[in-house]
Amino acid sequence: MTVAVAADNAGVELKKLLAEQLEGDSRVGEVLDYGVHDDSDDRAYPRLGLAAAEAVARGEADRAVLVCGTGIGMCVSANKVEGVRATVAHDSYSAERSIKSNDCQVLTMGARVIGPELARRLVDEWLGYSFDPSSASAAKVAYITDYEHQS
Ligand SMILES: O=C(CO)[C@H](O)COP(=O)(O)O
Repeated sequence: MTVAVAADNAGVELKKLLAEQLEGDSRVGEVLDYGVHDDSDDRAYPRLGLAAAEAVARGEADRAVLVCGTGIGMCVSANKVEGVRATVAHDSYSAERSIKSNDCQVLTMGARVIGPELARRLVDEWLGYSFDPSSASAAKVAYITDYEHQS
């Protein structure tokens, strides 16, 4: 699996930790880092999050982990990219259901909300989940995709 990561300067330290973890995880073949690389880079979160989400939409990344102060801005941004489903999740159940119910490819977190150890644990769990296209949830997700294609 290829995983994209991105953060603004509020999330860069947590993003670095998570990227290191992903690079050491045998389930991850490649980590694509869309920045920022240090907190002197004050580019706004949509610029970073949209770049990573577009990589998911193009099929260059299977999933993405995006970090800002709250996770909310990254989530709103990523959800603007056609075909991308993103969620903020700071708890285990939401991280699980974001895959199993919603087939979200993008997990966002807020570095000002969650501690690094819980964030690392959630990413580890999240990597282990997959969406079952034959599940009852699939038709619900398809409804969202159909809506997106109407416009
Ligand atoms: O959390 C953020 C966006 O959701 C970002 O890190 C900070 O945004 P700001 O509060 O608008 O500066």
